[in-house]
This record gives sequence, C-alpha cells and structure tokens, in this order.
Amino acid sequence: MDVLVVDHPLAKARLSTMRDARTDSAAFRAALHELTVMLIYEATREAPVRTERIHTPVARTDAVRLANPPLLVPVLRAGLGMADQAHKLIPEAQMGFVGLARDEETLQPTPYMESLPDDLSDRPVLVLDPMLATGGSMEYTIRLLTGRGATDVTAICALAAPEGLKHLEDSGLPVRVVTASVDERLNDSGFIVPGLGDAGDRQYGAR
Ligand SMILES: O=P(O)(O)OC[C@H]1O[C@H](OP(=O)(O)OP(=O)(O)O)[C@H](O)[C@@H]1O
Ligand SMILES: O=c1cc[nH]c(=O)[nH]1
Ligand SMILES: [Mg+2]
Repeated sequence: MDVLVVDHPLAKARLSTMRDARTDSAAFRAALHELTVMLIYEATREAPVRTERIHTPVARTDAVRLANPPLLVPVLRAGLGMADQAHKLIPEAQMGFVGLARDEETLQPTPYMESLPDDLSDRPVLVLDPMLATGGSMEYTIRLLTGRGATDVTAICALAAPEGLKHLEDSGLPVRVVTASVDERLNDSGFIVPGLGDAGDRQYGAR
C-alpha cells in the first residue's frame, strides 16, 4: 500500500498546534484547515490533467485543468473540518458524505449517515478524515465506495497509527494514504499516541 507522509516543516507546525492540549477549538479548526490544504496539494501532485488553449492578455498558451476531478468524501464529524478547504482547492469536485461514530468500548464504527453517488467507477475519491486509528472507520468507508465501483481511493489523514495502516494493507482494498504523520501506536483505549485526542470533540465539543 502506498503511504505518503507529508513531513514539510509547515505541515509539522500545524500538526503541532493541533497536538497541543492548550489549543482551543477555533485554533484547532484553523490549523486543520491549513494542514488540509497541504495534504490535498501533495495528494493531487500526480493527478492527470487536460489542457485547453486560452488567451492571456499577451499571447495564446495552454491552460491546465484536472482531467477527472475527484469526489470528496468527508467522514463526519471530524472530516467535516477538512471539507471546505479541500473544496476550495478543487472547486470542480463533487462531495459525498459518510457519518460514523466509533463505539468507544468495541472500537467498531457505527454508521448513521451515507450520501454518495450510485456509480463511482472511473472516478477518483479523496476520503477526508483527520484520524486513522484502528482503521475500522476508514475500511468501512472504503467498502461503501468500492461497492459503488470505486477503484482509485486516497485517504487524507492528519495522523495515522501503524496499526491502522496495517489494517488497511491487510484488507487488500485499493487505497493510498496521505498523512502528515505516522505516530507511535494506539493506547489501550484505541487512541493514537502521542496523537491529538478526539479530533471530533476538539473541533466541535464532546458528543
Ligand atoms: O480508525 P478508527 O479506530 O476507526 O478511528 C478513527 C475514527 O475515529 C474518529 O471519529 P469518531 O468515531 O470519534 O467520530 P467523530 O468524528 O464524530 O468524533 C475519527 O474521525 C475517525 O473517523
Ligand atoms: O486518537 C484518536 C483515535 C480515534 N479518533 C480520534 O479522534 N482520535
Ligand atoms: Mg470523535
């Protein structure tokens, strides 16, 4: 499985703000917005493009556009904090939504919302979720997508745990991961260490 770690100093700085327990909700959301721009920018570096001839005020030249704009899929709640920034970078993208809440006893994802196009064949998909912990929520989401024909899925995460990456790799699903950090491990409660806590609660308050 292809894993790209975006360890640019500016990405590390935003992630450090998110990790710091003193960072309040507004500052946490702002840092996630800025980090999302960097993650999407790197994730789409090799995206196929098409060209068309345009006129500048001075001469004719080639204009470059994405050949096949992706579907963006934020995983609620925490992934909502990445949706607007991703959409600003790729304004021609469509957006689907998946709502999952991890059961904190069993660590299994409980679905509560799904709004996706029926046919995703030939369409790249960017799944937006800041946290890849056990990998259960991402696996659930990717199975929804591959069930609709998706074959080109990229998971965009602020943080990934080694356990979650292994889980996805073992699943055999067609996914690439772009993250700002692969952290040390999960703790006994399934939280990423050192991590940043609960990314949903830190943006929106405790459920
Ligand atoms: O890899 P996993 O072990 O499945 O954990 C990761 C999931 O946990 C968080 O969501 P959470 O269930 O806390 O919901 P929230 O976004 O509403 O807080 C996170 O945003 C992921 O979706
Ligand atoms: O560390 C973690 C693990 C799962 N979900 C989170 O929001 N944080
Ligand atoms: Mg949460």
